[in-house]
Amino acid sequence: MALTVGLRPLTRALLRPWARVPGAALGRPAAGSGDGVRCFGSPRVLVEPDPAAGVAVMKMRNPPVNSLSLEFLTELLISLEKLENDKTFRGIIITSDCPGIFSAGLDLLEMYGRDPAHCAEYWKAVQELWLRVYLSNLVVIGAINGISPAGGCLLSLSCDYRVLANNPKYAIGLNETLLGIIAPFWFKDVLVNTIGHRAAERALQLGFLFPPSDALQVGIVDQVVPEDQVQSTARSVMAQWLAIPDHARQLTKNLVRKPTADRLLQQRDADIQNFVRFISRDSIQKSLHVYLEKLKQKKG
Ligand SMILES: CC/C=C\C/C=C\C/C=C\C=C\CC(=O)SCCNC(=O)CCNC(=O)[C@H](O)C(C)(C)COP(=O)(O)OP(=O)(O)OC[C@H]1O[C@@H](n2cnc3c(N)ncnc32)[C@H](O)[C@@H]1OP(=O)(O)O
Repeated sequence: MALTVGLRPLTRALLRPWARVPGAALGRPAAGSGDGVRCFGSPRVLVEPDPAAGVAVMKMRNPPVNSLSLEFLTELLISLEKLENDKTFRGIIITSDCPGIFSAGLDLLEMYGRDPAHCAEYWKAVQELWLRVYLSNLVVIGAINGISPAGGCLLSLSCDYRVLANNPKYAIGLNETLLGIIAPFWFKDVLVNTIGHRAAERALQLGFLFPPSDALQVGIVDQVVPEDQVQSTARSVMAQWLAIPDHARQLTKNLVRKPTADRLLQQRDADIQNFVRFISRDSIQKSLHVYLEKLKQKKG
C-alpha cells in the first residue's frame, strides 16, 4: 500500500524512530522471543518483536491517556510502516502500556485553539493512521486493556479482531456527540460495517460508550476475557489467523475493506477541508472548551 506519511519534515525530524527504548526496554529480550531479540521502538511506541512467531506486540505509551497527538500518531505510523515492510512479521498486536486506558482518542489539544494549517496537518495524520491500520497486510489484533472512546475506538475497530478486558470501566464507542462534535463519515462507516446500520445509528447519535458485556453483545468487540488473559488470548487468536495463507487472507481483507477505504481515499483533501472548517467554528471551539474544562474539573 503506497501511503505517504505527509507530515511536516520538522515533525518527522524531531522524532527518533527506531531509537532503542530507554530504561525498561534496553537490553531486555522481548517476551516469548529467543535470546538476543530486543524490544525496539520510539519514545511513545514500544515494539516487542517475536520473530519466531512472526508477531510483534506494539504497546502505546503516551501517558497519561494515550491521546493521539500529532507526535504520537507520527510515531505509530513509523512503527507500523517499519513492521509492514519487514518480512519477519505477519501479525501485530496493538495494546496499551498506560494502565486502564487503551486510548482516550484524538488529542483535543491538537484541535482546540489551533490554526487551520495545524488542524489540516493533524487531520491528515489521523487519516493516515486509519488507512494504514485498516488496510494493513498484517493481521492486526487489538488487545484492548482499557477505555477506548472515539479515536481510540476507531483504532480498535480498524483491527481485524478485538479482545477486550472484562472491566466495567473499559468502555468502548464513538462518543463524539457527547463532546458536541460529530464522528467523521469514515468513523461512521467502520462502525456500521462492524455492528450494523441500526445499532450504529443509535450508538452514534447517543454517543454510546459500551461497557464490556454490552460491547460483546452489540459486536463492537469480538471477545471479552478476564483482564489478565487479554494478551494471551490475543496471542492464541493470532495463531488461528496466521494459520491462513497470507496471500489468500490479504486479498480477502482487501476485498472487504477497500470500498470503505476508497470512500476516504477519493476525497481526502475535501475531508481535510471539511474538518478544518468544522473544527474552526466558534460554536465547536466553545464545545471543546467546555469539554476540556469538564475533564479538568473532574479531577476536583
Ligand atoms: C463536517 C464534518 C467534518 C469532519 C468531522 C468533524 C469533526 C470530527 C472531529 C473530531 C473527532 C474526534 C474524535 C475523538 O477522538 S475526540 C476525543 C474523545 N475522547 C474522549 O472523550 C475522552 C476524554 N477523556 C476522558 O474521558 C478521560 O480522560 C479518560 C476516561 C480517558 C481517563 O480518565 P482519567 O481520570 O484517568 O484521566 P483524566 O484526569 O481525565 O485525564 C488526564 C489528562 O489527560 C487529558 N485528556 C484526557 N483525554 C484527552 C484527550 N482526548 N485529548 C487531550 N487531552 C486529554 C485530561 O484533560 C487530563 O489533562 P490534565 O492532567 O488535566 O492536564
